[in-house]
Amino acid sequence: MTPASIADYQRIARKRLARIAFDYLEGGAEDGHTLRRNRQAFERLTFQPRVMCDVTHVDSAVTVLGRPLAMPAIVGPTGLNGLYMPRAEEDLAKAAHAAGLPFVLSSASTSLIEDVRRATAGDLWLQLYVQQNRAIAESMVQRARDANFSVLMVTVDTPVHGVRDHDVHNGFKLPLRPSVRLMADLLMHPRWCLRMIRQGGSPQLVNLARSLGERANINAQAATMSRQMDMGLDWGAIAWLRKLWDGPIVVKGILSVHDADKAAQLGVDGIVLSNHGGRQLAFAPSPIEILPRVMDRVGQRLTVIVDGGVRRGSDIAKARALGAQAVLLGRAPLYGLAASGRAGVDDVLGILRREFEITLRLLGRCQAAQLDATALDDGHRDQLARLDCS
Ligand SMILES: Cc1cc2nc3c(=O)[nH]c(=O)nc-3n(C[C@H](O)[C@H](O)[C@H](O)COP(=O)(O)O)c2cc1C
Ligand SMILES: CCCCC(=O)C(=O)O
Repeated sequence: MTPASIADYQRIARKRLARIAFDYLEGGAEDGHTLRRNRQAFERLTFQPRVMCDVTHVDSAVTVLGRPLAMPAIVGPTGLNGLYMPRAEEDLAKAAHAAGLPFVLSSASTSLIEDVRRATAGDLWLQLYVQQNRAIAESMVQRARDANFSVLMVTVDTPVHGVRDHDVHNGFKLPLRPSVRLMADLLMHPRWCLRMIRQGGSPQLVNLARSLGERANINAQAATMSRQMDMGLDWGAIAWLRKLWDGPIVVKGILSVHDADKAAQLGVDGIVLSNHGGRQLAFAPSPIEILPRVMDRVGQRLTVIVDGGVRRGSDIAKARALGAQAVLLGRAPLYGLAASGRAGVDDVLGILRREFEITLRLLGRCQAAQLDATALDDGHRDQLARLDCS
């Protein structure tokens, strides 16, 4: 059967990946409440279409932070992508470029900044985790500048990892360690096992290791990355980052009007409203729920991007109608990657683009840039307020 949707790719990814990898990709914090809430928020919203408009030609392109995007979406940062496919970051970056979208490389990537740049001439952004040893971030930013990355996205919702039971059950750690459970998992997924052997064994956080300058000790560093986050990170870090980086700075992981306002006051260029795909704080709000209030407060001053639960072109239209400039895609491209490598990512991005254009036409809008709250049901604020996440 030809995959027709992101959900189809999710099913294929679930079959093809070893459980340890799929659970890491898919799982949410605690009992999955926030993960579900992200989908429910989109599903609450209904449209208000216009008919008898000439929609012969549609234009899905937008401009975000002065950069052209073929549609209002960005391939977002996800760490440890080498768990799904060898040279995963390079394939994601190439597919994003082919689709006319930027790619955000995670600082927890399994390919080097320099190798990803060599793979594509596309628009690359760097996502930064700030660790206790600030020299690591300084080195990564410098390397990204040298490799002609355009935007710095600092993630601020991860002083510690969220509560992820599945990773505890699976004994998930990098490098992957042999255990009876892992061996059984590998036997059930021989193709995945071969892929890992082909790439030389367990994926590693090579990017981080390069900036640490401790190549001999990559594995130990990868295993301890989460314990090394700078829990003392505060708003003072924005001034420090400004000194390191001339280009646009985006703060990822904002979930309140208060913090959005703070970011605007400090002069950052953009924010990503995000609950980290439901993987960090359990019972966090969904970004879509708070988007209207955030736009009221900072919409004139900042570029606002949202993520969490984007699985359909209609989701992209809803986010844009509520005022977001673009969405970040987290799991969706990874499902394509895990299912069939580069071709799978190309297809996932193609499906989203097609669905987005169909939605535009059915809404009676010719341009993505024309989408605003009039495309949504008049009661959309109530629809979001009534969210029931039982
Ligand atoms: C497997 C996985 C790894 C992630 N790694 C990172 C990361 O390294 N840095 C980061 O800022 N966000 C990371 N995220 C969060 C995503 O950037 C994004 O906020 C989230 O996935 C959006 O939700 P969605 O997956 O429902 O689209 C990760 C998400 C997933 C699913
Ligand atoms: C150490 C890698 C962190 C990746 C991440 O942000 C996530 O799993 O959500």
